[in-house]
Amino acid sequence: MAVVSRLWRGGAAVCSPAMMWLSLAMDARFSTSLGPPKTRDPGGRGVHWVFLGCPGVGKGTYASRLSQLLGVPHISTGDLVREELASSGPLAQQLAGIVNHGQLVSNEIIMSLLTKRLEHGETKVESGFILDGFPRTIRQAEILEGVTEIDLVINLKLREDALLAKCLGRRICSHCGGNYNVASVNIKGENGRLDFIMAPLLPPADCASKLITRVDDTEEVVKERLRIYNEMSKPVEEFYRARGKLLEFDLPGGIPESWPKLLQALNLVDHDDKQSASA
Ligand SMILES: Nc1ncnc2c1ncn2[C@@H]1O[C@H](COP(=O)(O)OP(=O)(O)O)[C@@H](O)[C@H]1O
Repeated sequence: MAVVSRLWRGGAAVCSPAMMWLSLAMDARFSTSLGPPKTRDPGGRGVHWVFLGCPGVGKGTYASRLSQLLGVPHISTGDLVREELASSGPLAQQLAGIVNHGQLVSNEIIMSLLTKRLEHGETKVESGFILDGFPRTIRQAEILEGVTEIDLVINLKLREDALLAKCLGRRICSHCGGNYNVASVNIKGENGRLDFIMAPLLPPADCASKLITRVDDTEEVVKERLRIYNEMSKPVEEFYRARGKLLEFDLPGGIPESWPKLLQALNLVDHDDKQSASA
């Protein structure tokens, strides 16, 4: 209870069972040095990983792939916000005014959505998580640190000129929720030669006619989100770097080039091979 009350210094105490679960059920064994990350400890607890990175970098894509590989839930606060927006719940209108302008939602709202999601996971006896989109401010990182131990923070990085193109090319299938990208990024260097290539991630025929674009993926709003990332979220990188938990990963291109390299960086190549063999 003490840990949970610490979540909201100066605000209403959150005494959610999910937060209690989060703080108590987690076995806080971790290493401050960045050796090969453990994917499951002897007690059977799944990883506690966090993805950081600018809008459009691909946090959702890689977090979702790793969550399938490791059998832990991928929890995206952006998705939680969008689900709430799509509902006719009491928060929807308030959220639309914030999200559609690229601003950050208040800690109170984000923590309440996250708590609800964790409570749901509790009923399914989930173990571990890969967080994407949280924490996004130093305050959120402190809140998270107060309730559970994070093993590893993967900071995905992509050149700034590719980020805008990736956000503008992002599409979602309104039927199955699949994420695609129609942008073909070909950036030339000063000598006129191609410097960086990222192929589009095109949808299968079934999804092609059902694609929608996120309302906050317009040029104006993406630029504002990038500005806010640099101001509010970039300091979170230092927060984890200082704790020896930050793994910097420069994306070398699209999924075919980046995924194997990410697995290598995470020491998960064997894991992927075993899963492919048993599939
Ligand atoms: N941890 C958070 N704190 C505050 N607002 C958040 C958080 N996570 C998501 N949001 C809101 O949801 C929006 C979409 O989030 P996300 O899908 O993670 O976007 P991005 O592509 O910018 O990483 C954000 O612009 C913000 O308004």
